[in-house]
This record gives sequence, structure tokens and C-alpha cells, in this order.
Amino acid sequence: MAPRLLAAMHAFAFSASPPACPSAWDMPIPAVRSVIEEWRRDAPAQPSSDGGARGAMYEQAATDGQLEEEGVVQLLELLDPPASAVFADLGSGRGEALFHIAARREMTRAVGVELLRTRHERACELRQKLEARKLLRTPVSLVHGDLLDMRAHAPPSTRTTPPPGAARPRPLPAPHTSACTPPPLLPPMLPPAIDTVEPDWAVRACEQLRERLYARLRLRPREVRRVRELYDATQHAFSCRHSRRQLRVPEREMDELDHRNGYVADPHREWLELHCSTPTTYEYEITAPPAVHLMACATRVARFCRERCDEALRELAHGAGACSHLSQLLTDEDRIPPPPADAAESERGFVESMLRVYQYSRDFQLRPDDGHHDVGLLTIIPRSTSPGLQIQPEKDARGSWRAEWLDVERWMADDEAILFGGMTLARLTGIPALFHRVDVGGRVRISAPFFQRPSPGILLPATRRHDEETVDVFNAKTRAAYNDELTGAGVVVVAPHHARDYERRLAKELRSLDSVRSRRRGDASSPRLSAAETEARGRADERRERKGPRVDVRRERSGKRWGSPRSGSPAAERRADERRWERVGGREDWRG
Ligand SMILES: O=C(O)CCC(=O)C(=O)O
Ligand SMILES: [Fe+2]
Repeated sequence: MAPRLLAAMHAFAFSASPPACPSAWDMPIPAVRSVIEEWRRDAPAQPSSDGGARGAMYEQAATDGQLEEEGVVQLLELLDPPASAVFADLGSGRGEALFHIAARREMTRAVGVELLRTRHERACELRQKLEARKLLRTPVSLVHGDLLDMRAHAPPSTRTTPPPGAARPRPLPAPHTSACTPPPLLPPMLPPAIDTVEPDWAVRACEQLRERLYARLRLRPREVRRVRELYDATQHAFSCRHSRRQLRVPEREMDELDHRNGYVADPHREWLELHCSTPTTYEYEITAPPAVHLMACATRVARFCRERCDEALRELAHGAGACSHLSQLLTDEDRIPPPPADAAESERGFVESMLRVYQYSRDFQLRPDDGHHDVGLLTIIPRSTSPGLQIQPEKDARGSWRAEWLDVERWMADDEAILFGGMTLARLTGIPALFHRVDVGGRVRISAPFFQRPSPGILLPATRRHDEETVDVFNAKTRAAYNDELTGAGVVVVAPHHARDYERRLAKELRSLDSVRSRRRGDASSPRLSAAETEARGRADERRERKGPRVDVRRERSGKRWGSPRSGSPAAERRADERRWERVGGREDWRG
């Protein structure tokens, strides 16, 4: 018997009165059988073993014992799972039993966990065939991983202890405790965390990214300590008036979203922004010890986040399923001259990349249009001080993204980080950007997302949905759109009656881009473009001017709210906001 376990224990949740289930026999079962038969005939001749030493043992022990269809029927009769149940097959092999169940019963979800990659991949193929013919009544998630590694199925443990002597002015709020919302009864089936000390971590992370739109990473111990130090330093510096003043983004740079460095206030969220390759031009000398310490901590965290993103990007560009567009972008980034001596980092390329360190107040309110896709290539977010990050990572049986928020941080251990793609990555590789938002649930929260973003002058290729354009123009287009006018592929889709409005917003963004460009051209310390890049930029600009903006007009209105205004606050408003922040807290710029 294969080491298969049909988990009926904790994996089921029964509602008080199970809803009546339709008969198991009115389903298109013959169609399911014929799809499975056809898929069996397509089997590769020699399935190879994988999953490491444990995988080899398992392969030997597994006798390929299938739970036959008859057994599935008996099992369903015995368990009679209600529609609210989640069905888990731990050791799901090629998934046949799981699919028979998902085709017969309507449940919240069916999850299969399989250690052997070849079997998992076969199960994914079968799922695709069954989903394409809409034969599954229950959405099926397939996880490739080792059950023994799935520690995140337990709620996270306590925080790491700070290093001896570390400054801690006030204790941070207890991490990941929930005063208002009780933790969900059932832990979601997250993929296993990938240990970044493993040499093949990037390969595995990119597999997860392709399949789930995010990857769970386990950081190295030293990195976990650095994140902790950063959170403590943030709390300290943000509560010091001198530090805030010294770190503040100079007024003239406030609108230079892709270059500015420093502290920004908002009534319910304040943050430090560090564009690692941009020279820092603060109005005051940074001398306040909490500010100096915060900059040092932020630079260290940004550095290791950038290293992880670089490794993942190289894998996406050159590894399995290599992407030539991305590989070209990496080559172009390598040609960008090294940053000036006063930049926070000396690494060349990725000029726009940045670390943001947010401190959300407990009054930070979730708004209906907060869900968004990040603009850049990759985002990496170490677990914050209190759970709040929510993601929409799953497709339903019809292949559309499910409008269900997963409180992913609640299930991340304190040494973990989440990695996911933004709209530029989607534009280059076809891996959709992850839709996400933050709900602090009435608790103070400090987080430090790092955004790996390409340099503004790099040329992005023309694709089916996009013209050839430079990164800064692509960014201006997405910035001009409201969150609900953007798709995970970075395409702007506006309602017909908002097309003119969008063009006005875009024209404003492009004007501001032009003024930033001419200011930068006059600024000798900004990263210079090579002659070829300048010429390519010029060509793309000319084309844009000739053809006007490319906008897809949405034919039908979705149920979402249209055109919620983004507050691009003028200087006076900003100053008023800052004064308000002095009392309790200015500015809205949500998309990283
Ligand atoms: O605070 C976080 O964890 C994420 C914030 C975010 O999504 C962003 O700035 O784009
Ligand atoms: Fe984001």
C-alpha cells in the first residue's frame, strides 16, 4: 500500500448542520473517467525519481497503490463531507483519488500534498485537463512538498529574542496576536517554506512563484536578526522628532517617486524610503543617533533582499523556462554605470529598487480599493511585527483568480519572508503579479518590503499588450491608473467613460516624468545612460508622441468601484498633513 493517508482528522471542518449534498451519481463521472484514461495513456515512459534521499526511499516504498474509484465512492459515503469541508490527501501521488473526490463532491477545497515532483507534475497536468472541461466541483490545490517540512501549518511561534544589549525603547506590540479576529479554524495549505541556505533555493522559489504567484522563503539566521534590528530601530527613530526631521524627503523631491530617499509622514502610516542606488540628498545632516542607526539597519536589510531578488531573477531569466526578455533586461542593467559614492549601495543596476520601512498606526483603515499589484520585478517582504499582509493567490476551477483574501502573514514563522512578482515581471515573463493589500486589524505594524525595480532608462520590449517603452514610461502609465484599472499583467484597462480621464491622468504623469528627466539630466550625480540607451529612449518617446497612449477600453463594468481618487497631495496639503502627524500624523502613495 502506498504511504497514502486520506486525512479525515483535522483536515475536515463540519458545519453544525451539514447541507444536503446532491447525489454522487448525477455528476458527469463518465467524462471524468475518460479524461483520466486519456491522461494515463500520455504517461511518460520512464518517470524519474526525485525528492532527494527521502524521495528515493518513498519511491521504493510506494507500490503505486491507487485508491480505486470504487474506494473513493465508499470513502465519500463513509465521511459524507459537508460543503464547508476541506479535504486533504496527504501523499496524493498523481492525484487520481483526489480528482475523483473533487469531481463528485462540492467542498470548500481539496488539497493534495505530494513529495515526488514527477507525480506532482502529473497531477498538475491532470488538473489542467479536468479544469479545462469544467469537471471539478471542488477547487483543487496541489502542493509539491514534504509534509514533515510543513511547519507553517501551526500558528507561528514567538519572536526571536533580540541580541544582547540591543536598544529597545518600548516593547513592540505582541507579534501576531489577534485581539479582534480569532485565527481561522483551518490553516490554509501554504507551500513549504524554502530555506535560502540551500543551494537550489532560487530554483524552488521560482517553481513556487510560477505555480502559486508567491514563494515562502526561510531567511538565514543573520538576516532574521537584521530584520528585527530594523524594526526596533524604526520604532525608535520614528518616535524621535529630530530623527524624523533629519530624514524627511526634501520638498522638491516629494514627487520623484522613483528616486527619492527619506521619511514620509501620513496620518495613519509613516515610512522611510531608501532607493539604494540613488545619492541621498537630505536637507539636514543626519546626526541624530536613532536616524543614523535606522539608515544603517535599513541598508543592511536592503542589501540582502536585493541579493535574494537578484538570484531569483537570474533563475527566472536563465533557469528552467528561461525568459529571453528578462535575460535582456539583466544584460542592460549590467551596463548601467555604478552608483555614485554617496548612494546607500555600490551595486550597479536596478536604480529604482527600494526598501520601504512602514510603521502603520492602529487607525490605519483598510479601504475597498487597497488591493493592488506592485509595479516592479520582485517584492520581498520579511514577516512584519503583526500580521496584516493579505494575498489573493488562487485560481478557481474555471481558472479565474479567486476574490478571497488569504491572511498569509498569520501563518508565516518569524524567520520567513514572502517573495512575489510585480507588473514589470508579468510584462516580461507572463507570471502574473500577486494581488495584495494590508489590513492591520487595529494593531500597530512595522513592515519592510523591498521592491526590486528596473532602472528607469531600460527599454521594455513590445509584447501583445504593450508597446516598446522605457521603464519610467511604463511606470507612469501604471501610476496614472487606479488600482482597479490594472491587471496582474500590468495592462491598464479603463471603462469607456473613464478613458478621457485616464488620458488626462497619464498626460500629467508624463509631464512630471519629463521634468524629472530634465532635472536629472542636469544633475551630474544621477546615474547616466549610455548613448544607446539615450537613443532608444528617444525612439520610444517619439513613438509614444505619434501614437498617443495605448489604453484597453473595458467593455463591461465590473462590480468593483471605479475611479476612486488617489490623493496626489499638493505641497501645502502635505505640510498640513505633517503638522497633523506631529500631533498624532500626510501623503498617500500606496503602491510599492
Ligand atoms: O506593508 C506591507 O507589508 C506591504 C505594503 C505594500 O504592499 C506596498 O507598499 O506596496
Ligand atoms: Fe504592495
